[in-house]
Amino acid sequence: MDRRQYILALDQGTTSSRAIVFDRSGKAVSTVQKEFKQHYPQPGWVEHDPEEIWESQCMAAARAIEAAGLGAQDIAAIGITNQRETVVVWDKATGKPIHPAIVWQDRRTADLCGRLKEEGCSKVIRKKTGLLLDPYFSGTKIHWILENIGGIRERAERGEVLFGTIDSWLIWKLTGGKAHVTDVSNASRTLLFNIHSLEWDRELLGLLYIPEAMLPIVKSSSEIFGYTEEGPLPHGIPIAGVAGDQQAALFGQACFKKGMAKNTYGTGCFLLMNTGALPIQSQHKLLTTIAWRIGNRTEYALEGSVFIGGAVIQWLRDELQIISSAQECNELATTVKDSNGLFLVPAFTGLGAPHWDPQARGTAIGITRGTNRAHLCRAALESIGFQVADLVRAQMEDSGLPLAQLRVDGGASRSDPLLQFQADLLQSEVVRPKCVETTALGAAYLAGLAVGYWGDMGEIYNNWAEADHFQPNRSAEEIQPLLDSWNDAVSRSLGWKH
Ligand SMILES: Nc1ncnc2c1ncn2[C@@H]1O[C@H](COP(=O)(O)OP(=O)(O)O)[C@@H](O)[C@H]1O
Ligand SMILES: O=P(O)(O)OC[C@H](O)CO
Repeated sequence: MDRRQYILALDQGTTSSRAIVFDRSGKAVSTVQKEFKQHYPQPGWVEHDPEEIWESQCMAAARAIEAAGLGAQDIAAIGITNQRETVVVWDKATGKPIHPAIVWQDRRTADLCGRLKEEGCSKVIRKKTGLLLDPYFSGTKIHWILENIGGIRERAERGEVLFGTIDSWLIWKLTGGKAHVTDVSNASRTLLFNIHSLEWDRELLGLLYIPEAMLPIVKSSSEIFGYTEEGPLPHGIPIAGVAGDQQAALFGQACFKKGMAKNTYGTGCFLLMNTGALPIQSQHKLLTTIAWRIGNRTEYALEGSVFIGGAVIQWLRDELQIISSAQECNELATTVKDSNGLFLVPAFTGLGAPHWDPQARGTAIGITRGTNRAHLCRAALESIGFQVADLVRAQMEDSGLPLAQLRVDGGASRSDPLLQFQADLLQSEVVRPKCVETTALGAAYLAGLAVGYWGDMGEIYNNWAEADHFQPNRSAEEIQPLLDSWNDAVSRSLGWKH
């Protein structure tokens, strides 16, 4: 066993870079977070500066080690987890990005996706990648860069220009340009990776006209990816675990058995269910994705995403200005016994799974003269619960696996009224763990397993501990009319923006 006492997790998210030092019990010893700038150069476009991502991540990492009072000799390994699908393309010789990172939220390739759909490409993409033809994923974003930056395609064909998701970019920088690698979970979000054969797929590369020479080597999620070079971090620390942030959260929640699921209530919501060694094809437009690969075992997950989750609370705060904090929303919501017949569908940017309707728009229905801001707060919280319940139902139908318990994390999982409503809707237990930094913890676990810091997944499973749980306290008969009204409200929001 490695005598070094800590694991450093780098959690590179959409709005901030975080670094957390964990000890063997899975406890966070120090946490440092650094926000960075979002760029919106055109409507529907979202970009990040890859150098700013790198610098913010380095600063967070160095400070987290310092805050824990540690040195390089104390860190057994580094785990990396990241916002997924976001595309960085850089020059191999200089290490400089040749374009800002195109973020997963960016919709600039909607027309290209539409054309590919018309050409009948959806089926092969779904079969090989488990994904849908949507601008969300990396492939069409890489294509856009190759088409729009002069001379880049030829250079990419010669391997002089490299592509990576954020994990690859950070590893490239941390290893001083020695490793151009990614893990299977990140690769599975690109539209280019065959999730069955675990290889970049020549047919898909052909469809999107992307040269293989620019792609990283794909590794498992828990093995040595490279060693740090002297720089912002000291020389020689192994980078030993990598996973996309939602898969890492599934791992950090110790959802290791088939049928176990977690939901992250952040800006959006991401529900992932472990389906074991079986990649299940969804009948409800959920995504089939690689959860992780450890040794020679690949595990898969069914994933559903909601675009507006906790963000609906931000909207009440920042746009409507009817609350001054998220906590106030919870307080107001508990002053009323229900939403008084008000249903809010927060389809502000369209609806994700299971609808995937970019034309859907927000709807509030059931407003009467008696509707007040407490009802609106309650309806907003409930809208998060309803959307997640839709995903859970789809997941259960696709997998044939009942949900015994939902493990939760993310900012909005702090809301007790939301979690109670969720348990009522699902008619199953909802559990908040002691460590809510599950994303970073998952990456730490993957790295720690690779270097023998943790013996096996059983040890990790036993580390997971519950802080609070919520049992259904309303019957299925009481809940059904609410679900019916919700479905009715959703149907009125679909296809609104013709
Ligand atoms: N006490 C709370 N009750 C309800 N929602 C909350 C609470 N605290 C934070 N949130 C919501 O959580 C979201 C942020 O969660 P976080 O996990 O940090 O998101 P992300 O990783 O997507 O940036 C915000 O949208 C915010 O409205
Ligand atoms: O950075 P987050 O937590 O918003 O997660 C983003 C997801 O990985 C996008 O697929």
